[in-house]
Amino acid sequence: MSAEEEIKKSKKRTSDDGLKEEKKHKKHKKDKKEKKEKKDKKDKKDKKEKKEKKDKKDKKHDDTEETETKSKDSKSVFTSSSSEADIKKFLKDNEVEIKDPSSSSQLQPVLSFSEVNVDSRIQKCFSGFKAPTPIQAASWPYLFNDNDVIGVAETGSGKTFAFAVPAINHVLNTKYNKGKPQILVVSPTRELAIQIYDNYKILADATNTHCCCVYGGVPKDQQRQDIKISNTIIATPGRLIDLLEEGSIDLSDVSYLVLDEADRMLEKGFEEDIKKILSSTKTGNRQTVMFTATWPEEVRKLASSFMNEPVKVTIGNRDELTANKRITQIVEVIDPDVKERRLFELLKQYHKRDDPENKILIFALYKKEAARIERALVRRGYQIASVHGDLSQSQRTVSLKEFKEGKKNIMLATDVAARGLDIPNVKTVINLTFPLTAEDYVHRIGRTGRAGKTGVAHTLFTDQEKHLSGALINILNGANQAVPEELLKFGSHTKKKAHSAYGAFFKDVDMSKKATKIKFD
Ligand SMILES: Nc1ncnc2c1ncn2[C@@H]1O[C@H](COP(=O)(O)OP(=O)(O)OP(=O)(O)O)[C@@H](O)[C@H]1O
Repeated sequence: MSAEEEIKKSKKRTSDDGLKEEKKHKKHKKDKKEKKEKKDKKDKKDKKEKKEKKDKKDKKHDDTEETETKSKDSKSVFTSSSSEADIKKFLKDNEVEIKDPSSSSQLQPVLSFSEVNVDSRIQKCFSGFKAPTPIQAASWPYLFNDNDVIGVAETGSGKTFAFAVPAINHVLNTKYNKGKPQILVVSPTRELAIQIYDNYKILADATNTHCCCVYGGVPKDQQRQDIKISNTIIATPGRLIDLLEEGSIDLSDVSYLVLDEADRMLEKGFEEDIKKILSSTKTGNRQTVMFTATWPEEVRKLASSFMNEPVKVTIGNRDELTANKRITQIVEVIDPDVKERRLFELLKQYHKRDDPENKILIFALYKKEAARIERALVRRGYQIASVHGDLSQSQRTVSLKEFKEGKKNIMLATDVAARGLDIPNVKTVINLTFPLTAEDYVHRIGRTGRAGKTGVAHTLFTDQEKHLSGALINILNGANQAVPEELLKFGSHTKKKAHSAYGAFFKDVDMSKKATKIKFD
């Protein structure tokens, strides 16, 4: 190569290197810029979230101070007329436990309705009851104080009214923008949603506000209309998400949100739906409220991720899975093949044909089993109301109505009816097949013994459910009930079988455990 060529080549190399260098430099600059933009964006978002959280906390703090002073000064929402001694006794007798992560002092419970200074139209709705139930008494001060609250109390203890009264008060005290509801209550089953709606409507009507119920299995048109004028929406997750996705509902003003039967709502099947629903509601300034009778460890972390420093109000020792102590629990260990025959015998024992006040609720596990037993009972001349997934929504609604009204006094159901349903005068619950979890057992039998009444739960237990024997023995012990020898034979030491929703929730049995009394006014 000549010297001239060598110089040309070297120049070209230098120029290529220069270009490469320039390109590299530009790319570096671009990356840097993008990185900076990303960081700025993230910082901005974090700052905004922090500010929203701080505002909410400050607001709560101000309100807390105000309410604490108010209750102490006997001025605003609550006028405390109860003595220190009465309050101490109430807290002790009812085993009230309050855990407030943001304060070491507790807000006083409201022991009588006369202490609740709310709109007179709300007050009128108290007239049917003598005094707030323990969960109402202990949770109201926090709910009226805008705190996030987890309320855990036994079945039939008035949890619906506990969240509904502060909700209506919230409606009256916040601005309503047409088409944008202020309150959202989410429930796991259609029947429960309808029941909450029926109870809530009494408060809504009394205060001239609107509520509607949104659930699947029925046409959407009426629901779309109702949503437009409702302050409160009571909904099951599936239909609610449908309406959200088609743009028929705007939840951006929801500032008081309730998950009823919260542990069920946080189970795997519902978790994604709940996340979607929550992200459509008012961020930063939403009061989130969860009520339940059972609160397994496995859902607690998830719950707190949706809440802001929630105050936990527990009535009775509910860290252990416990049943309502007004229910007499009879457990009979039998061969699976004779279950059906035994059911007919039990019906002869418990059923009073013409007594609408003496209702029996029979639980099967699967809808096919329920349908088969229904046919067998009808063949024997029983008039049965049925609620299970094989029936249309309108059939389910009619059945429940007939049972509630006493037109039929036997109902056969699957676990869709296990939670929350408040049916007067259910004297007996028969578990033809044991449920999948010990929590479901507590909810099922909780359909009796409600609002201070007593009831009987008769359970047929077979070796197919023996992995649940330990959990069941614990529940029986916890409520001072007889534990049959045959059940003990299955072993009081439960196999830690993980459930997809609850995880390994079974506890070892403590045979020495004594039940403590829960008072219901
Ligand atoms: N303060 C009160 N005094 C007496 N009864 C009440 C009071 N508040 C509510 N009740 C009644 O108690 C019954 C049970 O209430 P509710 O259905 O709210 O129970 P729950 O705690 O939600 O039960 P579950 O855990 O099974 O869902 C209802 O009939 C309700 O009208």
